[in-house]
Amino acid sequence: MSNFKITYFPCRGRCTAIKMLLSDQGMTWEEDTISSLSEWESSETKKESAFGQLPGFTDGDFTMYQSNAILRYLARKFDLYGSNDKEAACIDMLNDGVEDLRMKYLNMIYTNYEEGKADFVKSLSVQLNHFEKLLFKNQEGKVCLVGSKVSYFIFLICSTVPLLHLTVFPSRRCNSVHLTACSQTPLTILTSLCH
Ligand SMILES: CCCCC[C@H](O)/C=C/[C@H]1[C@@H](SC[C@H](NC(=O)CC[C@H](N)C(=O)O)C(=O)NCC(=O)O)CC(=O)[C@@H]1C/C=C\CCCC(=O)O
Repeated sequence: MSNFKITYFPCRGRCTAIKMLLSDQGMTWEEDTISSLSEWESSETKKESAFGQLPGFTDGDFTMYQSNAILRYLARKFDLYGSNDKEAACIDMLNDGVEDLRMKYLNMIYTNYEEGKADFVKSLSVQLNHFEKLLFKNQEGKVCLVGSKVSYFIFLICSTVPLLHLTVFPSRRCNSVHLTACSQTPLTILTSLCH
């Protein structure tokens, strides 16, 4: 029985990796969903949040914000942060790479969707190829992206790539990144790539 709570909007956005990680660890959580922007703007939740944004995450009497910090908090808690400082640093490096890509994507969808989409799509294979190259540097992709243990990063990449893909190619399924080489990846995550 856990005391986790996720406070967020009714979209995938920045919470899917957190939910995948918890689910993979067999955890349950409560969801507090803010269903409209008007509700959000006038809410106590916004006033109380650290930076006036969501997601928020509660573990018992501890509440925190910033999706990547939440992922790292859970990674430490569930031993999903590599086997040593260097692996942890590489996992963070990959996380920051996804963050850069996510910001490019958000900038495109919110400020320049019609005109920016073609260039974004063109650059996407190059961007994803960086991750694929890093994956294959690690024992030719036969294990995980970093080291030999599943890390929090796998939940991030598996939740971000379908989001990018579905937005850019709404009618297609996601198959653009080679992640099947992560033999230890839980089936639930790989399955999620196909939906
Ligand atoms: C019905 C209301 C829906 C509101 C949706 C919301 O406007 C959009 C959310 C996108 C944001 S996350 C929410 C945002 N928080 C942050 O940007 C936190 C950044 C922080 N560094 C971190 O936690 O990592 C927020 O609180 N906005 C409100 C405010 O007042 O500022 C970024 C996304 O990824 C969200 C949506 C993107 C794509 C949606 C794709 C469709 C889907 O998945 O359903």
